[in-house]
Amino acid sequence: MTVPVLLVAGFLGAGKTTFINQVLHQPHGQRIAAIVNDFGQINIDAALLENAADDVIGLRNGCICCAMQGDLLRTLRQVLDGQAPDLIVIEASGVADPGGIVNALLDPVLRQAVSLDCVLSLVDAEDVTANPMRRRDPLWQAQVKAADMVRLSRTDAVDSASLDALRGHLAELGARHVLGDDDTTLAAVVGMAGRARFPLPAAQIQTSDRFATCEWQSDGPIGMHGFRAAMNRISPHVLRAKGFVSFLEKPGQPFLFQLAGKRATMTPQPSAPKGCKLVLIGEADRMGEVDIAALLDATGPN
Ligand SMILES: Nc1nc2c(ncn2[C@@H]2O[C@H](COP(=O)(O)OP(=O)(O)OP(=O)(O)O)[C@@H](O)[C@H]2O)c(=O)[nH]1
Repeated sequence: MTVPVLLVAGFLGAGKTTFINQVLHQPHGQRIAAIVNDFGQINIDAALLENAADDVIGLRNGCICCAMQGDLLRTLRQVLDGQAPDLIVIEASGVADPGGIVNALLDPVLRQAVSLDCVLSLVDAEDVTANPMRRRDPLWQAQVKAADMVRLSRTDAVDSASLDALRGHLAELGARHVLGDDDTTLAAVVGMAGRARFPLPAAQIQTSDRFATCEWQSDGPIGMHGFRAAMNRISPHVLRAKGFVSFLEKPGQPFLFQLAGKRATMTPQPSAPKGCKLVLIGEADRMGEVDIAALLDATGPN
């Protein structure tokens, strides 16, 4: 028996971790291991999934579609060495071309133990509607084309005509099954279990020079007003930011900060580590236009 693998892909901030969390919280009765790849040095996603899966392994500081294929294979072997799970969920980083991961999973030895059953790509309906350029992005297109299923996120922020147009565009790119964001059943996603996949076309998108990350940490809390001001300056230059923040004004109440597209959210996260840990990801040239670290360093008390 081979262990089925669900590969979850999609652009930066498209909703991969959110979706995996929803799936893991379904009453599925399965032993599920999650392998989570974050592009930066700090793996926020692994921390967010920690309590939901039986085994969560973070792969950080590189992308498993290219530079870290070897690490992925080693990690899979490690997962299989213990009590084999019923399902392995791999969360690709937002800059990953799923084609590279699929090719890695075709490793002749590994294929005897795991079978890639489904590539699910998340598409942020709000982002793609607000940024028509996204549809022309070869990386975004590769993420859609590689998918057995596409799942839309943030459909509530988009009118029905735009949603229809997006679905039409996805169909033109060859997306066969497009789920809305109301369907989160594990069965719908892994219903393809046991289906052998064929290699994707070898062409892979090289993203290593295109994107950059900035990691910023502080041992103690920062000023809320200063943080808001810094993020207002920084946000036009990044595609994604996430992490844990603590504020002088809210002692003992850490937050999870998320910036994806135009939306920034702050939610209480009692289990967050002390101080602040932030990861910011963006197009390398746009990010270079601001001194992100200096702006965040200046987030002193009001
Ligand atoms: N309103 C709304 N928010 C969503 C939805 N899906 C995700 N989000 C929010 O969007 C932000 C990014 O979601 P994640 O699940 O972390 O996205 P991701 O694809 O894992 O991000 P990266 O791994 O950093 O590329 C978070 O603040 C989520 O709460 C959705 O369907 N609706």
